[in-house]
Amino acid sequence: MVAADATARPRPDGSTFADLVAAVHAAGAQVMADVSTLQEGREAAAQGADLVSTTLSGYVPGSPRQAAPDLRLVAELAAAVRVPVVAEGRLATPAAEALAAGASSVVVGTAITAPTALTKLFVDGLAS
Ligand SMILES: CC(=O)N[C@H](C=O)[C@@H](O)[C@H](O)[C@H](O)COP(=O)(O)O
Repeated sequence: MVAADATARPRPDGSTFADLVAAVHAAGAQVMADVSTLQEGREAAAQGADLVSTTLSGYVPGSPRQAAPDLRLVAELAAAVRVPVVAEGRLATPAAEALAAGASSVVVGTAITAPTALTKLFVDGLAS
């Protein structure tokens, strides 16, 4: 599976997300669309994405920075697209809420892979 930026931002080589989907499918793999908005998710699914993920919510222009997972976007996507929705970004607890919001699966990164982030969590906890 190939995860790819499916935001509205222009691509450096001028290609489209649909071009990328066609190339990945031609190679026999699936595409997970990394999106930041409901509209991007809709368009990515319409262009053939096999999964849609909330990966870029909070990280691109027009998508405000957030402290918590974007469960609202998860729910909106789950209601709007027919492909599986992946909850990704800032997941730091067991994923029940994301699954309840409609995610088919979750991606957990920083919370289990970044020792400095884990250490900060404990340090902040001691301070409060
Ligand atoms: C925005 C971006 O480029 N996110 C990247 C996605 O490929 C990764 O750096 C994140 O770690 C991943 O999305 C998981 O998120 P979190 O680390 O918050 O659990």
